[in-house]
Amino acid sequence: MLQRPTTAAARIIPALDTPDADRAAALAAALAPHCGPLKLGLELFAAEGPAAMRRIAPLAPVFLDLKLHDIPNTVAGAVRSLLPLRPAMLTLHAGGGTAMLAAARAAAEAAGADRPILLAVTVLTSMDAAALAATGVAGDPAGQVLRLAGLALAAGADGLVCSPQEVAAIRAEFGPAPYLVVPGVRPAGSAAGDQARTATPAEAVAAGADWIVVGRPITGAADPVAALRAIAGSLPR
Ligand SMILES: O=C(O)c1cc(=O)[nH]c(=O)n1[C@@H]1O[C@H](COP(=O)(O)O)[C@@H](O)[C@H]1O
Repeated sequence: MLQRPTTAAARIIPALDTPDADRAAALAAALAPHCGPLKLGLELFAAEGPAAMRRIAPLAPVFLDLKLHDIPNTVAGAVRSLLPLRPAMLTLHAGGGTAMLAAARAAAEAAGADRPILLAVTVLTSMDAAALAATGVAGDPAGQVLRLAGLALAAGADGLVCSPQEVAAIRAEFGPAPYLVVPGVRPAGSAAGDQARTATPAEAVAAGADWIVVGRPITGAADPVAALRAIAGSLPR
């Protein structure tokens, strides 16, 4: 399994969110010497599928973010189908429940010591309290994040995807062991876009994030490598 990062640069996971495999590959080649894993998500996978993974994988460990969420049998089958691509990290929705997460873990074990880190997505960083309440979950998002975190870790997830605003509370409740991968980070002055629960990259790391996921602040910059290096320079050592 992938080890925790040991440098500031290695904490940053750029999200290659584009439907264009050539653009993704060019970004990946430019960014890989200055960052940690690269994230291949739904937009690129829907457009280019496993072929995109095969182009990116030689450059850096790949965080394959497909947010699996289905009945246990189907999720286990999807994990088995993805293992030959050798992702370093895979996402599942914690809301799929204990049986789904346990089935994913059992399927991933087939890859032995090389298996991907299984990350359970708690409450999407695009949701505020009102959006969460509209789904029937009342109260602060942090409460639901902690509930889903406990369920997911008990069911066999290795770590969690959460917003920077819940990192400290997760560390306080679950300690140093879970891998924490944190999107919804925004350098000071950059547009939030559709992200609702944000903080700066430095705040996320200071609170206990292992990795931060950064998309548009890097990919939308005139000079993505410079944007990436500026974020790395802002992180606590
Ligand atoms: O699983 C994720 O990576 C994820 C979970 C979540 O709750 N919020 C979230 O933004 N993400 C991903 O993190 C990336 C954030 O991109 P930017 O908002 O452009 O920085 C996107 O690729 C999202 O798919």
